[in-house]
Amino acid sequence: MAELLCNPKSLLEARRELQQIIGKGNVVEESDVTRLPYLQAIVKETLRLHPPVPFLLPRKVEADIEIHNFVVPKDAQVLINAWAIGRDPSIWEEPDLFHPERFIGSDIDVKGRNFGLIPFGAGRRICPGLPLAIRMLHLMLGRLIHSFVWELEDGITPESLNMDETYGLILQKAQPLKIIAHSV
Ligand code: HEM
Repeated sequence: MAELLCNPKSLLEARRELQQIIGKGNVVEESDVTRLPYLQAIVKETLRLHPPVPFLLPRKVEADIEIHNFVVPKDAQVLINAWAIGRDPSIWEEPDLFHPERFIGSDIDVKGRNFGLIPFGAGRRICPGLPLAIRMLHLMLGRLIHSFVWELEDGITPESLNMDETYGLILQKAQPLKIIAHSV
């Protein structure tokens, strides 16, 4: 929601898609999500820029291993920086911009097949809650956008909204988002 309020054009495009596919007065259902590519792109773009578990879960190396001329010694603890991978300029064009359109017509997803986008991790320890999380994210976000008109508090503009993050095991917005909902 914070990225959408910072990027009103994306919010407008999401509303347009929902109005066209779901229609005024109808509520978004789980079964609608496959017909909402822009909503899906917003969720991917948000997870790219703001992975909730920025370093995934720590791994421990079982035996010395050489990767790209670096030796990672047995018993080393390895953290994978999914946050930095999501903003790597060698993978993503204009990586710091919120630009959901980059996923339109692309088959990149968050299911651990594309190592440039791993907000749920990958491999044997990939998040087992992924299917539930993905369903809930689309449903909640779709309903929030379709059922209300959102605006920033008085005196706050998209440019001045504080988007700082705090890091720990979980990535959070440093300042809670305060926005006003109007019924449609
Ligand atoms: C947006 C929502 C979520 C995100 C971004 C997320 C992300 C992650 C990540 C990055 C990992 C570590 C994967 C790795 O290190 O390779 C993880 C592990 C895990 N997640 Fe999630 N998760 C989410 C929601 C959920 C939900 C809804 C559940 C349960 C209902 C869940 C249960 C777990 C469990 C049990 C693990 C540990 C798996 C293991 O170590 O074998 N997660 N999650």
